[in-house]
Amino acid sequence: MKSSRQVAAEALLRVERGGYSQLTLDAALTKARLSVRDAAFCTALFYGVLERRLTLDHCIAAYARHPLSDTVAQILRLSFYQLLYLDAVPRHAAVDEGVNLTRAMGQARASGMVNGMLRSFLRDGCRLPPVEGDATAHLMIEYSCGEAVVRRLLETYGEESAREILAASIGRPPLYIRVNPLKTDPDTLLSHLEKHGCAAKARLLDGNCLEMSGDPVHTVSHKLGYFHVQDYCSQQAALALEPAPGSRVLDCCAAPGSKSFVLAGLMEDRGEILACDASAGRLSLVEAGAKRLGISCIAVRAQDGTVYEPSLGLFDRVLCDVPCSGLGVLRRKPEIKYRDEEAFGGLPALQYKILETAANYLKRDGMLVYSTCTILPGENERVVSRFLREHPAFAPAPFGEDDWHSTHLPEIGGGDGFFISRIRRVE
Ligand SMILES: C[S@@+](CC[C@H](N)C(=O)[O-])C[C@H]1O[C@@H](n2cnc3c(N)ncnc32)[C@H](O)[C@@H]1O
Repeated sequence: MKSSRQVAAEALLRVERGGYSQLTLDAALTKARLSVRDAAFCTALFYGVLERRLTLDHCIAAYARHPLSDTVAQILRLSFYQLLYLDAVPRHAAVDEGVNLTRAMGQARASGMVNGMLRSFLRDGCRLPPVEGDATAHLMIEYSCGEAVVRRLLETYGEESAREILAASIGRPPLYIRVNPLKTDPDTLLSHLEKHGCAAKARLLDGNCLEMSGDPVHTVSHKLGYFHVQDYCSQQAALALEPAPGSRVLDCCAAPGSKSFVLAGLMEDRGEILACDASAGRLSLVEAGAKRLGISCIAVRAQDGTVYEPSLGLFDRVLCDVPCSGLGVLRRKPEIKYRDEEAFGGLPALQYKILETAANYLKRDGMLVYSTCTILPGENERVVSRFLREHPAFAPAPFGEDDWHSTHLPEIGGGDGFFISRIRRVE
């Protein structure tokens, strides 16, 4: 049986080759059949190394005398991570386990070098080697974030706020769930969780949003469809659409379906939600989620949001939760921190096209929400403002006393970074 360190190292190598962090780790844990404790340690190592990769590489570079293979580099990241950040792992154990892992992963010839590097770092007091360069270089190493993302944050928010945003990208985010009103309510759910051995503590944030501790996901309550996991701000984006029971709703970029599920709850499962996505494969997640939650008003359709399909008809509500750079969710998807300029370049044009296409489906007086999980104005305000300028049949739709759009910056101990805007068809 593989050790938790080896499962983490192999999963990290797969992410390096382009895998999504969460999917890769889930698959690795399912295959490895680790104990609950080992799986938790493996998860902590995996996400810890992902979110500290540049910082770790900065340390490794200061101690490496020779080029490193991908596997050895990954083993060193895991070992330096334990030495720098995991107080619960005794330092000598981190060194010895690093050497054992080098052998277990078929790199026995490098084990002397790994041993030497780790022991030198230990002798030097496990301190971060000095960083040279400007503010960008310092932020990159301090918060382990790629140059493209750091530069964009600095340009948009200045150094102080960029630092706060980057600080929120480190560490595990709070766990929020949405209680399924079609099956239960927050009090009943909490007593159900307790009865079935999950000592979850919860804080009620609004009607059906709970911030949880414990592990409610691997429980019978989850299996029975009493809730789904979804960030607080993501729930707010769905709530902003304000559908009524019986509404006809289009969700243009729906997978994996969390906002459609919130909408179905608000609609008491009456009316129709057409959940579309360009990725047919990801739509199976919407179907599986709706089935588990006992929702029958959601139908799925593989549909490119940039292509208008008049046979779909008109809708009372349209949700455009478009693909984006994801800078509001760096702590959930740490691999985004290391993307380069190319990954961001084409997004505003795609987002604009999806919004413009989606607006064709809106009835007069109908409402459209445009949302993203990024905090860059180029993908947010500028896309919607341009749309309003070029389409006089649409107008901003304020949230009560508040503005018609808002950007929530990611918070330590709070919700993800999110942009939510709302417009109405007036002609
Ligand atoms: C931010 S995610 C949507 C999250 C979803 N609304 C939820 O709350 O669970 C963006 C989605 O857009 C989809 N997508 C990307 N390009 C698209 C396109 N041209 N048309 C429609 N969907 C697209 C992606 O497959 C992805 O599922």
